[in-house]
Amino acid sequence: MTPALFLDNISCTFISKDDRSQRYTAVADTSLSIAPGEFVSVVGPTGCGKSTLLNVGAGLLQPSTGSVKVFGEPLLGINRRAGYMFQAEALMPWRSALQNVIAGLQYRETDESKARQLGEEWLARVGLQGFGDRYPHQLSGGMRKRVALAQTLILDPDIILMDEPFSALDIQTRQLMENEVLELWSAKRKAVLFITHDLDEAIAMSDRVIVLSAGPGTHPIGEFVIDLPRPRDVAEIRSEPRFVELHQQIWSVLRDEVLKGYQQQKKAA
Ligand SMILES: Nc1ncnc2c1ncn2[C@@H]1O[C@H](COP(=O)(O)OP(=O)(O)OP(=O)(O)O)[C@@H](O)[C@H]1O
Repeated sequence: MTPALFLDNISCTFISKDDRSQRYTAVADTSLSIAPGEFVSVVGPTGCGKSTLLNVGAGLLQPSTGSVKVFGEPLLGINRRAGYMFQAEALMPWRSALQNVIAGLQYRETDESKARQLGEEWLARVGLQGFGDRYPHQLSGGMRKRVALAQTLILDPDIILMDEPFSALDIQTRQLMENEVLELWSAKRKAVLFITHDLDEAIAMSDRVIVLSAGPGTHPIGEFVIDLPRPRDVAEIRSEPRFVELHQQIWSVLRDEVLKGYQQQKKAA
């Protein structure tokens, strides 16, 4: 089957802003393939290059070497078949929740009343019926994430790219959101690339977990199929024996890299 997203032998080298003779290879010789409908998480130590890979998949960053294919077509420029959700707040503070949700439709010049109707439907789907008139500062962190989720999914992207979308949330809200994402995903089965440093979250949500090495020259060092049954409740599944077993297996690969990453950050500080 043609992958929804295929990163083919990617390397990313950055030139230091302060000293242009200095180069840093964040990602080296990395290939990553996500099938249509597959939920893939990438885990790795802090600063290893997870976001760099996601940005390459989004077409926001051109790799130094290697290529990207989207449903078999070479990616040139922005990946128009992908929707993104990032760690940072991406809502426009001057727009109401509804106006935020439909922003992408407006850029696509969708008829205004159709856009509003779809926006209301999506607000209801993410549990925010009746909150369309509120502005981002009048919503809780979890609610703002729901608006961002609706804003991404309303465009019905074939690929969803998520970069630690829930890391700023408290654990209960986070688990609720994770379950909501799984529910929405299972209804539509889009390809998902999910970046996280939280191994529990990665296992609970995914079909496959890819472990990256510490940088420089980050590359995959392990790949695990998550054969847990669906539908899943992310809180409950953590106590399943198979979950615990998978966690041990993946952690045994990830642990040393996390320690290396931590040492490097200490040196850099
Ligand atoms: N535009 C850039 N210019 C120079 N260096 C960069 C650039 N983007 C990323 N880097 C470096 O590449 C490395 C990987 O960064 P990246 O943000 O991809 O890591 P990450 O795994 O997502 O980090 P975290 O877990 O902290 O979110 C880091 O050392 C970072 O400083």
